[in-house]
Amino acid sequence: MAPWGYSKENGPATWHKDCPIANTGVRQSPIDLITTGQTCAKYDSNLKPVIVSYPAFSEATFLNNGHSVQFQPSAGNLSELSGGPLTKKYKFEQFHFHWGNNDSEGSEHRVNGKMYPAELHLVHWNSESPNFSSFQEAVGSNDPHALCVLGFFLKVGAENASLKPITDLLSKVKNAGSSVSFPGKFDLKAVLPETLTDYYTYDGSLTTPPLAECVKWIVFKEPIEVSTAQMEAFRAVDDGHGKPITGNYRPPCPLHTRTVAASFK
Ligand SMILES: COc1ccc2c(ccc[n+]2C(=O)c2ccc(S(N)(=O)=O)cc2)c1
Ligand SMILES: [Zn+2]
Repeated sequence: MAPWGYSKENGPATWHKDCPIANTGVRQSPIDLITTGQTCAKYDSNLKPVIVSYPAFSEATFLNNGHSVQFQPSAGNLSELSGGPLTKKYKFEQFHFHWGNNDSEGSEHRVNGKMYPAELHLVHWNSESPNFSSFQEAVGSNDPHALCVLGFFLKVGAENASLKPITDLLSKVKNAGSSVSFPGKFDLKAVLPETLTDYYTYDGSLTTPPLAECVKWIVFKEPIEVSTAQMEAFRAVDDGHGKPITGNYRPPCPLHTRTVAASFK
């Protein structure tokens, strides 16, 4: 199997060859979040705020896997997610980013066709299911809500001091396949907006192969600000073929019969 990626030869338009669900799936991600008109997100007053319990991580690996950079704490981490549209408690697995070559592209989800320069994904798995007891088992479980991914748009503005420990580390994982153990503690909670009340939520999939249709997506309305320098740091990370990763986002997929709910008017 030719390793998948984001170039013309191995990018999203070719993924169906090894991953037929790319074209046959009816709940693929990402999507364009439309806020007005027929198929727009519907306000649901029952949607509660999302609750995260993210004690500062003390042990984690920061990895460049050739298609993104990923922060993964050791298995013992106790970070949890609940609330919002969820009926179960989810365990934190990892976070990673998607970005573009310039500030007008890079996010995976879009809002009325608008792309942000990047998108942060916080990946969790349902830790209360009787059918699986690890992240990898969850991905392979066919459970429609085995995973929950929180998506946050990044926009260019002031430097983000909470994300600085991460963006400062990007030069240390410039080469694909390289990883470093994260020095000291990382406070993920400090990166997020205070209130996790305003979000879109829908049933979708992983946005990279295996494109498993097992994700409850929660995409927050309020973007996180990062500086131009912090954005540039992402664009210097290599893809393993001697080129920088200058666009690791999948284009939007058809909604089919899905509806998108919004927790805000
Ligand atoms: C063969 O089994 C797997 C399982 C999962 C894999 C994966 C390869 C890459 C990413 N993953 C992921 O876990 C993964 C992929 C995409 C996302 S995303 N961008 O948040 O939808 C999150 C997590 C392979
Ligand atoms: Zn992602």
